[in-house]
Amino acid sequence: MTAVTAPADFAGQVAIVTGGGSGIGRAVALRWAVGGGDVVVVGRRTGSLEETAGLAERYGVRAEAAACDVRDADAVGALVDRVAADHGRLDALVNNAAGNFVSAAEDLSPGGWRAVVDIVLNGTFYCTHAAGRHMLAAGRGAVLNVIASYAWHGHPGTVHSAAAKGGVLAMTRTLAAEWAGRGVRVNCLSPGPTETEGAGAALWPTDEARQRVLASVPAGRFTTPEEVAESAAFLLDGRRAGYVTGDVLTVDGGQWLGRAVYTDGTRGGGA
Ligand SMILES: CCCCCCC/C=C/C(=O)SCCNC(=O)CCNC(=O)[C@H](O)C(C)(C)COP(=O)(O)OP(=O)(O)OC[C@H]1O[C@@H](n2cnc3c(N)ncnc32)[C@H](O)[C@@H]1OP(=O)(O)O
Ligand SMILES: NC(=O)C1=CN([C@@H]2O[C@H](COP(=O)(O)OP(=O)(O)OC[C@H]3O[C@@H](n4cnc5c(N)ncnc54)[C@H](OP(=O)(O)O)[C@@H]3O)[C@@H](O)[C@H]2O)C=CC1
Repeated sequence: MTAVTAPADFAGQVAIVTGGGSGIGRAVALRWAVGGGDVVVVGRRTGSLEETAGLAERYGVRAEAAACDVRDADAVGALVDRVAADHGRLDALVNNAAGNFVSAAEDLSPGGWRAVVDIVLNGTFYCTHAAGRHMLAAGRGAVLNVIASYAWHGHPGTVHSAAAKGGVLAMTRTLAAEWAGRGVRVNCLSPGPTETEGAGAALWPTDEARQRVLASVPAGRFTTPEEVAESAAFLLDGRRAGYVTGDVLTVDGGQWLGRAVYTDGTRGGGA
């Protein structure tokens, strides 16, 4: 893992990171801990959550692994209330948990649609609803929703995920406006192809698929969870991004803009 040094952006604050046991969620949780904040990582697999919590504790913060399926609204509500009571505050929520796989829309079963929409869209609402109440009561807080650019441009083969992420984007803008006057910011982070086990297995399981994804990125490379986490830290930090709400920070090496057609992408003009 890349070593990160940073000012103490989050000292004395508390964050909940869903899907914090792996990939981008783990990197965001660790970046929060590097900044001095206590963190609770949420997911279904206890082992990977405990591993993240153990790594976070090395930065001298309090870290907890909390097993919870974000599709269970009651369990989410109880967990969030308990964390806020234990710590006496809740400053940030990162809705990062997701499920995904590639399927032609006509082959997707209702159960497959439901699994992804329940995790991504409903899970994000349950967590935000529960955490938002504490943040609104305190008059401060930041919610960060991890989406993908197909939330606004769509993408064949991922209708469940694109529809769910599109819903999360609409939720973000709605709640940003609803809560802006009460001290709670709500933003989105939209990573491009990021080297994680979950995404690799779900979206580029073969070398050929991986090369095709890579070919779609003008920057010519995948990104890392740590690079994505730096942008998350910016949006979560009220001192640096306190006036940013309802927006999307895209961290995708230009992927959604598309590859150059008239040039080779490395020069300004010519073919
Ligand atoms: C082109 C590049 C684009 C880059 C941008 C990418 C943007 C987004 C990236 C990501 O989101 S990466 C994150 C990936 N990580 C994960 O997916 C990890 C978590 N995943 C899971 O837990 C599972 O994959 C899950 C299926 C989403 C949920 O697991 P759960 O245990 O709840 O479900 P199951 O009981 O296994 O299945 C439910 C339902 O779904 C159907 N299904 C499952 N897998 C597939 C598949 N590969 N293809 C088709 N259908 C699938 C399964 O059959 C069940 O349906 P029914 O049988 O009940 O109808
Ligand atoms: N990697 C990429 O290229 C991109 C990723 N993204 C987004 O970034 C985020 C992180 O993805 P990434 O790190 O790659 O993927 P991972 O598969 O590593 O992370 C997904 C996490 O979500 C958790 N999770 C899944 N379902 C549930 C559930 N029902 N309840 C609680 N937790 C759950 C998983 O933990 P567990 O299985 O233990 O529950 C896992 O830790 C996602 O929102 C994804 O859509 C967006 C664009 C590109």
